[in-house]
Amino acid sequence: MADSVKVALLGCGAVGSEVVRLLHEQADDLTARIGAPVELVGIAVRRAGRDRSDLPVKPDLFTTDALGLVKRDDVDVVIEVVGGIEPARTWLVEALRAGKSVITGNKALLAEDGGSLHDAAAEGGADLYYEASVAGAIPLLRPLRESLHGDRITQVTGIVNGTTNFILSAMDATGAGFSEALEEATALGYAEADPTADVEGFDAAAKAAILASLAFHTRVRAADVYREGITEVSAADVASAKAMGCTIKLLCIAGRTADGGVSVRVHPAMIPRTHPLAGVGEAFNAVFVEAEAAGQLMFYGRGAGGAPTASAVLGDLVAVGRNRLAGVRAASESAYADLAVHPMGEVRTRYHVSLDVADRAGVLASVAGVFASHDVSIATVNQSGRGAEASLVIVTHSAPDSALAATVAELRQLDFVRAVASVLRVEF
Ligand SMILES: NC(=O)C1=CN([C@@H]2O[C@H](COP(=O)(O)OP(=O)(O)OC[C@H]3O[C@@H](n4cnc5c(N)ncnc54)[C@H](O)[C@@H]3O)[C@@H](O)[C@H]2O)C=CC1
Ligand SMILES: N[C@@H](CC=O)C(=O)O
Ligand code: NA
Repeated sequence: MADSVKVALLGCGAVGSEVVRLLHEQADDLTARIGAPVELVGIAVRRAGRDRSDLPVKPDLFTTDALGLVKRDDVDVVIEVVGGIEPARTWLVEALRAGKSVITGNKALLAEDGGSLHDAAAEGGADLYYEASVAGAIPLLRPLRESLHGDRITQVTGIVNGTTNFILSAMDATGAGFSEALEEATALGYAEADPTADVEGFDAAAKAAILASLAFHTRVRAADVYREGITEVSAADVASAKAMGCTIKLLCIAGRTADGGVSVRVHPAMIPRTHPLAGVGEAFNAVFVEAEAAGQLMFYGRGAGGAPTASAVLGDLVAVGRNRLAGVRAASESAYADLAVHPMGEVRTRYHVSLDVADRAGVLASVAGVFASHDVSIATVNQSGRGAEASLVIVTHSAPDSALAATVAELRQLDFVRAVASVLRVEF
């Protein structure tokens, strides 16, 4: 039997504690699968002295000096499940340059500056694996970076944030309030340390950047991704979606454009209840990948939570451990295509626009005229009266996002438009 694979674990929260538990419970199988035992040589935590007696490890493994642990000569592999940009980037660049393989679930860092990590991995001849960073337990990045490398991916669409899916599902199913559902998602270990990252769409945008980078062989960063969260989605929007036979989901949509570029976006959208993504409830994730030869593939499973995410980390550990024993490393980053990422204004989609207007003659015609002046074609209009006021719900045909934005800006200026109650994109 070969020498053990020595692992440093950075972070022991929702995911890290499950990594520790699984390493202990599955020690024999991991040894057989890798061909050498895995030895946990240190665990970096933020606070010393906390009672961690429930974890199956000796207390002397814990340290508050993560950088010191990463630099130790006896460390082969670093697992980072702390999150955030710094100091995680410093630790991981240090490890990779020194030839230590890295496994991370840190999508924020990968989407902000994955280039530095890939460069450091190439410099140090080390592996960089991050299956946990997108869609938790679902094997998605390995299929994109290996299985589908012989094909041409055209589109990646899906639900990649468990917390917001949990909240939207609860709002749709039980009429639960936003804050109450967020509290529950946090208690279940789904939410980020700062749940703003989830509800404002930053987490999904980071994942969209990682997916697009792999799918299109192009470095796509979080800043390239159009992002809207779910904080503006109201109970009225959910009811309006229901009335149309739809539900609201936070979608990630990355696709090739007609001129050879790509567009990458994250925003809430109404989707028909008959679409497979509509049935994805709770903290589950689902991603469709469309490739020219393969056709449509669907990946579904637990996208958040300590144990599911730890499963992805351990899968990466087996791959990294095997590579080390064989003296090889995984293929390096593939970013040769370097495609242009287009702004949201150029993306075409359909819209659901809800207006509160004065209920008087000529209002409907004037509203329709504003849409027409921006070349946004109306598919349906529904009006319901409320005394002197009325609610107008307009669904458009496909139009560029910039045209819809200009339409809404003009509508807001009209004296008979009391409020633009909501603007939601409609997909599928
Ligand atoms: N919870 C989930 O469902 C998933 C989480 N992830 C990612 O995994 C990472 C960890 O997530 P969670 O475990 O949920 O977060 P968490 O907040 O439960 O755990 C992070 C731990 O890191 C510790 N920490 C903070 N600064 C530290 C430092 N300087 N040195 C050592 N430890 C430090 C914190 O005290 C905390 O215990 C994040 O990057 C997150 O985005 C990825 C997929 C799913
Ligand atoms: N906060 C994230 C955790 C997994 O990536 C989510 O809710 O999906
Ligand atoms: Na995954």
